Amino acid sequence: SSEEFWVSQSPAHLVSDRARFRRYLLYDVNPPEGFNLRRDVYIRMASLLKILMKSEEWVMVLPPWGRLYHWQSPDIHQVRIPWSDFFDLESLNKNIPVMEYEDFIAENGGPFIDQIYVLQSYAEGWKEGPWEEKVDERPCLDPPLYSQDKHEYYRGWFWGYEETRGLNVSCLSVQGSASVIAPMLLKNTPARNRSVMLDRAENLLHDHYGGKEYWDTRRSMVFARHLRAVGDEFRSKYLNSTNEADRIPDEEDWTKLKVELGSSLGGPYLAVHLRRKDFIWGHREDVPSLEGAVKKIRSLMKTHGLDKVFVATDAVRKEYEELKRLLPEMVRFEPTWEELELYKDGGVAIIDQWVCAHARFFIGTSVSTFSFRIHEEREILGLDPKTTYNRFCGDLERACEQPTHWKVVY
Ligand SMILES: C[C@@H]1O[C@H](OP(=O)(O)OP(=O)(O)OC[C@H]2O[C@@H](n3cnc4c(=O)[nH]c(N)nc43)[C@H](O)[C@@H]2O)[C@@H](O)[C@H](O)[C@@H]1O
Repeated sequence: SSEEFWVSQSPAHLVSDRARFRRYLLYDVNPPEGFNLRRDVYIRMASLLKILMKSEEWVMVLPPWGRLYHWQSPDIHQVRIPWSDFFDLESLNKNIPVMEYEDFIAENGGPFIDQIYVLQSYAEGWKEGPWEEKVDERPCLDPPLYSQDKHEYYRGWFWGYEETRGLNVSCLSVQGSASVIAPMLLKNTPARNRSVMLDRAENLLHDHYGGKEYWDTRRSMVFARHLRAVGDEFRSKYLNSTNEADRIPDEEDWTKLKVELGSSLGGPYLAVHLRRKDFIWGHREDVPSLEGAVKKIRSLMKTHGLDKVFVATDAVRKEYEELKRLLPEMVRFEPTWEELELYKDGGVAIIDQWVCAHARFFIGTSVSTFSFRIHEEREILGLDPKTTYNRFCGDLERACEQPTHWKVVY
């Protein structure tokens, strides 16, 4: 278990005190944010936790998944989803100590969170002058997210756990990276505030985007084994793709996986992430029409001598049918109802990402974090960057800048 792992890493005389008094860091993110942006916020929180752990014993309580705007499949249960449905907890635990929310309730002796900080920007914004990292307790700017019940405990969304309560809520104006808040959390006595929750955690920025610590946490976010297995089976069945033939390393332990860029080949197919829905409603000029996208797909297949194309998309049915008409040979992961109920929208999206990550060539959608996470996965797997950092251009987009190459730092 995570506890055993961390205990085994610490000198014996420290284990007793530090482990006994370990504090809990909880967080949540603004509701409209999607799954892959939330993965990014986890990385920021992990870096905060690492700072806190230099002084005290802390554990990250993983915010259950649910009620995400993009998860629109009807009739399936999509709240209070534990992280283990999507990620491999053992892998996460090799980076920082983490626990599921329900384990927190059990260990904490009840669904009470001592202190909730709602993070917000400064009312006055960022004035001219040098950038300054700061945090201050301030009156809450937005309508309150928490309201008191008759016992003066605070009720709120709490990931769909209706019985959870906060004992104290206050607002913090923040400007800066996740570490800016560490001194404040350490100043609170553990006896009083053993569990601390940061809500609207996306208001804290990365301490060092793209640095070693970023990548350690990113690499530890290994997808759950059952989802990887479904993706691998799909690759072999429909795309003639296996790790052995594609020269992709089989290593499960991220701490041992270090591949030279370009040494992996990838499966004999083109993979596409075509983000639609809210990306086209805004009529953004960096998103192509379906015709534009298919033209690009055909040209890439020809250039790279690939006769198979895997498509990941959130297109609505009507658009999807149009796409299929324009590109009849396309391959897509289409879950049965039972599979959807089992993996949920989040799991199906992960399977899509997994298959995209293993392709010989990938092209994604401009500024979609769904595509960015595929870039990172491919980087970790050691595929040639030329085959990764590509995106569709809008039909009328003139300067179509391609995504930045973020190199893994080990
Ligand atoms: C405009 C912004 O867009 C941001 O989205 P963006 O970065 O693409 O990426 P995400 O944050 O992941 O949100 C998009 C969600 O849409 C679904 N989705 C998108 N593409 C696919 C796909 O190819 N296959 C499957 N199965 N599902 C897909 C999936 O649930 C995914 O988490 C949001 O996070 C922000 O909150 C905001 O809405």
